[in-house]
Amino acid sequence: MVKIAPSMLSADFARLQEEIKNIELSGADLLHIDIMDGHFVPNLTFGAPVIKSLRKHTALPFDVHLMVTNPADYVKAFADIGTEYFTFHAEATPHMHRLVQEIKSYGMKAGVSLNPSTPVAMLEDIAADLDMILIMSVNPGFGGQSFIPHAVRKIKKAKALFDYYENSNGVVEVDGGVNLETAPLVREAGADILVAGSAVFGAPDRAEMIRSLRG
Ligand SMILES: O=C(CO)[C@@H](O)[C@H](O)COP(=O)(O)O
Ligand SMILES: [Co+2]
Repeated sequence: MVKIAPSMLSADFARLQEEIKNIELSGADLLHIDIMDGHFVPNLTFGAPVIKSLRKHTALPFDVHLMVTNPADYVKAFADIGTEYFTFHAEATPHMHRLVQEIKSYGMKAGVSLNPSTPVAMLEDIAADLDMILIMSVNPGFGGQSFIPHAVRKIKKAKALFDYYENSNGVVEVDGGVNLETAPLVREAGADILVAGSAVFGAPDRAEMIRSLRG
C-alpha cells in the first residue's frame, strides 16, 4: 500500500496547527514539509522555528524536503526538532556522500531529491546509502503545477536502482502534480510515497481524497 504525504505548502498558513491536525485525522501517513530559501528556488516558505512549533501538535512523521542551496546548514536544526526524512537536492551540493553520512549520524533517514532535468543515474554510487529517492514531477518552488509525465520513467529507474542493492530499504517518493488522474500512473510505476499538496488540501473531503490517492 502506498503512503500519502500531504504537502503543508497548500495549507492555510494562518491556521497551521488546525490544518495539520485535520490532515492527521484524515489518515495521512507523513507530513511533507517544503523548505525554500529564495535561492535554490524562487520562493520562500518557512524555517526550522515554525516547524518546531508544530512538532508537539502532531504525531505524523516529518518528511522534510529542503529546496535550499546550503542543506548541510540545516541538518542539526531539523534533527533537534524530530525529523524522520531529511531530503536535500542532488543539484544543491557536490558532497552528497558526506551530507548523507551526516544526516544519518543524527539518526534521521536520508533522502535525495532530483529536479526534472537531473538523471537518476546521478545516484548510482550513493543509492546503497539512501533511505529515499524523491523524484520531482514538477520544477520545484511552487504547489499546484502540472505533472511532468517523464517522472513515471524516472520512478521506475529509481525503484530498479534500489532493487539492485538487495539489502536496501530505500523508498521512492514522487512530488508535484499528484492528483486523482496522475496517482494511478505513479503507483503503477512503483512509487512508495505520494506527496500531494493542492489535491489534498483543496479537496472538500480530505479523508476521501487520501483514500482515493492510495488506490
Ligand atoms: O516540493 C514541492 C514544490 O516545490 C511540492 O511538495 C509541492 O508542494 C506539491 O504541491 P502539489 O503539486 O501537490 O500541489
Ligand atoms: Co516537496
